[in-house]
This record gives sequence, structure tokens and C-alpha cells, in this order.
Amino acid sequence: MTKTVTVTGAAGAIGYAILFRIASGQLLGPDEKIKLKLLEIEPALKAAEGTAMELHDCAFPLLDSIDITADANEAFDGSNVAMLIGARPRQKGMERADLLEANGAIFGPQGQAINAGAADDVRVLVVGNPANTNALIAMNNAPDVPRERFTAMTRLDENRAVSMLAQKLGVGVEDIQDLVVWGNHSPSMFPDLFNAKVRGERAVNQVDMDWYENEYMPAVGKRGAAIIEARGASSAASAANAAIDHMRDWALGADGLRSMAVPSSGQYGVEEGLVSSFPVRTQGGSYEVVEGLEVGDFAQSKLDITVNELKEERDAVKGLGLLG
Ligand SMILES: NC(=O)C1=CN([C@@H]2O[C@H](COP(=O)(O)OP(=O)(O)OC[C@H]3O[C@@H](n4cnc5c(N)ncnc54)[C@H](O)[C@@H]3O)[C@@H](O)[C@H]2O)C=CC1
Ligand SMILES: O=C([O-])CC(=O)C(=O)O
Repeated sequence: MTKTVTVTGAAGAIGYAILFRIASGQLLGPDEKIKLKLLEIEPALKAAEGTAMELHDCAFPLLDSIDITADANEAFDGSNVAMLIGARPRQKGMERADLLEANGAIFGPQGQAINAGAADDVRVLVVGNPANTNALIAMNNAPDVPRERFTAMTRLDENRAVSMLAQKLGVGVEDIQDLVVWGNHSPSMFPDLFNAKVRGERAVNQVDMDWYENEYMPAVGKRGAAIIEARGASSAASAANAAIDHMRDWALGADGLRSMAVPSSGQYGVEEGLVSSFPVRTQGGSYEVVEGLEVGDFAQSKLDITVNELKEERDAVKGLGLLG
């Protein structure tokens, strides 16, 4: 079988880190041939061509073809997997509303192009920030695509949370299960140690609450900023890795609870339609939000903060007329 995988922002840092992994079979497994469609803005097309040359030079047996375009309709035509990575970064002096508007101008038309031409089984992952709200915009501009096909990435936050907890407790990352991050991909996100387990035991019982709230939560939430501070550029290889994890688990299934930002149908009191990170289980090419997990007063208060932020972002883009 052959699948069409569209990658936007293909000439960017995450694009460079993800394309080789996709073409080598790490996204959809060893039996799926890949047609790559790379979407870039005009000035970056040449750089995307350079990356395509290197992809050819790897002689990946699974790589069927590479198309490069600045036309969203062409890029999403027949797309089975759409990785929306390219976005407008915040620049100096840019207000939050300007950033939302600039990204609306990208994710609105991309949603329309997905609506017009993607394959019936298209699965969309938005990585470009603000990821949850960009996914909301794309979803609202694609009325014929089932809403649950639009997701945003909080897997990097989950992976960071797992790694930091493993280091704190001196255990392996494989000893930690079901560590889910809720809400927005922003410093307000909530890494949930109440439902997470370390070697089968409740994680929250193995840490100090003061460390959890005042060290761990901010460290997970602000890890992106810490990487920018250290590297002089935002996370790229780890973001690409998380995007592969997200999409592979969705397409091929995985054990345990995972974090995915998906449109709410009202679970856990999160307003319907908001794209919020939830605990999900993936199986057979689909995911479901796992209901009935413990959400005590502490967790609820943190969830309220991050979901309120999502509502504010939603109201802002709605006010700008970006929701179709
Ligand atoms: N959700 C998450 O956990 C994470 C999200 N990010 C976000 O991912 C995005 C990409 O990051 P990088 O690759 O490091 O940025 P980058 O600036 O290196 O690359 C972005 C690329 O997108 C392209 N682009 C801009 N507008 C486009 C459009 N309309 N269509 C197609 N391509 C377009 C640019 O030309 C550029 O090549 C950023 O918004 C970043 O904040 C980064 C890390 C983690
Ligand atoms: O802050 C950024 O631009 C990058 C990001 O989302 C992260 O590393 O979590």
C-alpha cells in the first residue's frame, strides 16, 4: 500500500528532523510506501528542494515520490496523513492578536484545502503554534471532515513529563505509565501524576506535593522556553520525535494512556469543540478519550486554568472571524 503524507513547513527545523524518519518507515511501519508532499512558502521552496535531494540520496526503499509545492490544494490532494508544522512564529513587537491572525491566515486556507481534496481517511496533526488553536481553526474550516480527525500535539509535553519524573525518581522511562498532560500546549498545561503510575504504583504518592506543584509543573510547562534559552532555537528533533510518536500511535495503536489534543465532546466538563489535550487510548487507527479518570480538586483547579486559556484563544480567533 502507498500513503500520501503531507508535511507543511518542510524546509524548517522540525521539517528537516522529521522527513527522514517518515521516509524511513518510522511513521507508518515497514509495509507502507510513502508519497511525500511538501508544502512551503515560495521563498523556502528552494531549501525544500535541497531537503528532497537529500531524501533521494538516502535511497529509502519505502519512499515512492516527493512533490514540493507552495499551493495548499496541491499539497493536501489525496493526503492520508497531514502534519501541519509550518506556522508564523511570534516576532518582536507582535501582539498576541497579530499572531493569532497571522496563523489564521495559514490554518484557515489549509483547513479548506484539506476539506476539498484530502483522502477520506485523512488524519491531521497540528504542531505549529499556538497548536491547539491552529487545529481549531483548521477544523472549523473543514466542515466535511469528521472533527475528530483534527488533533494538536501535546506528546512532546508528555515525553518531557515522563523523562523529568523518571530522572527525579531514579527509574527508567519504561517504568512510567499513563502520564497524561491535559489542556493547552502552553505553560498552563497540566501534567497529571494522579492517574500516572510508576512501576504500577500511583505516581503522586511517590513525590512531594510542593515539588510537584512548584518545581515539576513549571519545569514541564516551560521546557520549550528553556530549550530556546539554551539552544538559541526552539525544540526541533524532540518535536519531530513527538510528532512521529503521536501519529504512529494513532495510526497503528499503542498501550496505555497517551496525551493528544483533540476536539472535546464535553468530556471532563471541557466545553464542546475546544481542542484540548486529554487522556486517549489508540487502537485500530482511531482514538478515544478515556473517561472516568480521577480528577480531584487540585487537578480540577489546574484543568480549569488551562481550559480557560483555550477558551480565551477560541474567543479571540472567533472575534477575528477565523472560525469559518
Ligand atoms: N506543539 C509542540 O509541541 C511544538 C510546536 N512547535 C512549533 O512548530 C512550528 C515549527 O517549528 P520549526 O520547524 O522549528 O520552525 P521553522 O521556523 O524552522 O520552520 C517553519 C517553516 O514553516 C514554513 N511556513 C511558514 N508559513 C507556511 C505556510 N503557510 N505553509 C507552509 N509552510 C510555511 C516556513 O517557511 C519555515 O520553513 C513553530 O510554530 C513552533 O513554535 C515547536 C516545538 C514543539
Ligand atoms: O515554544 C516554542 O516555540 C516551541 C514549543 O512549543 C515547545 O518546545 O514546546
